[in-house]
Amino acid sequence: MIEVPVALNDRSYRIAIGPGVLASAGARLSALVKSRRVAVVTDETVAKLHLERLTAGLSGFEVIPIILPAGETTKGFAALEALVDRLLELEVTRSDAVIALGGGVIGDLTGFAASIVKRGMGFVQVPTTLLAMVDSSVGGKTGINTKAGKNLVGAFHQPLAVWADLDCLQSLPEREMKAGYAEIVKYGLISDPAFYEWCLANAERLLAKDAQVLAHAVAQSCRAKAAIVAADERETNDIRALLNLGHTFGHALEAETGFSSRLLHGEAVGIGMAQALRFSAAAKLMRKADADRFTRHLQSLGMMAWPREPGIAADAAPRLIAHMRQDKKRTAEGLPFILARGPGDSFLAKDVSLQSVEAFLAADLSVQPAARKAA
Ligand SMILES: NC(=O)c1ccc[n+]([C@@H]2O[C@H](COP(=O)([O-])OP(=O)(O)OC[C@H]3O[C@@H](n4cnc5c(N)ncnc54)[C@H](O)[C@@H]3O)[C@@H](O)[C@H]2O)c1
Ligand SMILES: O=C(O)C(=O)C[C@@H](O)[C@H](O)[C@H](O)COP(=O)(O)O
Ligand SMILES: [Zn+2]
Repeated sequence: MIEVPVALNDRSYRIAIGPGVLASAGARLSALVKSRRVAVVTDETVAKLHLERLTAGLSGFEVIPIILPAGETTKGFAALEALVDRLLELEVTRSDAVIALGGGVIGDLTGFAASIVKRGMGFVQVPTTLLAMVDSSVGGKTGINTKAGKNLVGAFHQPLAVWADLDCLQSLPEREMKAGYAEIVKYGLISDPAFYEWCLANAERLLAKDAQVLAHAVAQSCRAKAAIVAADERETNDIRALLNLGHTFGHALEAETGFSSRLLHGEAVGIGMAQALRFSAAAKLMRKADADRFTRHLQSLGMMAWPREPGIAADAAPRLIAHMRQDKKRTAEGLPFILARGPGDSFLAKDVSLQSVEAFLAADLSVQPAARKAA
């Protein structure tokens, strides 16, 4: 078992990583709350696969499951309202904790509901996707999508604990593993060239669910995210924004596909990071060979690297720019972009004109890559 601390003064917590973590859920929860009753929010797919194991682990607790539809559309106002109503119907108190059992959708939605119910109650993240284990369950960004775009309504609300049981990954489809890998290699690209090289060398073994490789990737990702979040919890001093590498491009692609299952968040981030590197190379900030190497790496894993691959139209550049205008990093001074001088050397660029991004997007959208390996 690996424990990674997230140091945030009175909001500090620990991430427990390893196989079999759910077996000790009852003892872990007892250390956090006094109540003997706990609501577990999950989705229909995860409920069938992992709810029984969590319920068994929560011995001594009355478990009340709240089961929602699976998929990104659950991360919206309708599901939020229904979830908040249900929690209030259960007469939860501020000192209770609700458990989020699932991927980033369930974690973001449940965390946001916990942040507003009675002006804030506790919650525990039990991530079941690779993406949620390495990214969304850590750091306290919670929220929902709206008609205007991705994650536009939300709150910073830290969980009381994160329990990442690697056994959950046994049932995760390959496409979701690849989506999670995108957020893992992101930490290498942001500031850790050695971890970037490790990712490139171990990606195939990771996708094949090699136990040691998975444990190292999850732990290293959590350490990297914990350090960034501890340095800039609320994204106010240009440090946490680095975790948005590939996301300004990626969120625009997700919005353009209507948040449909055509393009998962991690897939959009993969394409978005390749675009951020290609843009950096076009701006002569980084070597073209380094940007091309990353694009080829994604392709070699059967992952998307170009915006046309999820079916974005060749004339989409102006619409992608319109989506980007809603980005939460935008200020009166403009929209900063996370660019790179090389793999492991990313930075926040505040002087990028949207005209230059639109010209880049038009050129990037003119590339129609060859067919990929199927997931
Ligand atoms: N808060 C953050 O810091 C943060 C970070 C990254 C991503 N996100 C958000 O997370 C969301 C994406 O999360 P995700 O990729 O986990 O998607 P998800 O929550 O939609 O889960 C993906 C799919 O996998 C299924 N699933 C989950 N666990 C499974 C398992 N163990 N076995 C089999 N199937 C399983 C789910 O039912 C779902 O269909 C996006 O909304 C994204 O914006 C948030
Ligand atoms: O935790 C963060 O900070 C991140 O940016 C992590 C991202 O992977 C994640 O997708 C996040 O939800 C995006 O944040 P947003 O502020 O652009 O909505
Ligand atoms: Zn992300």
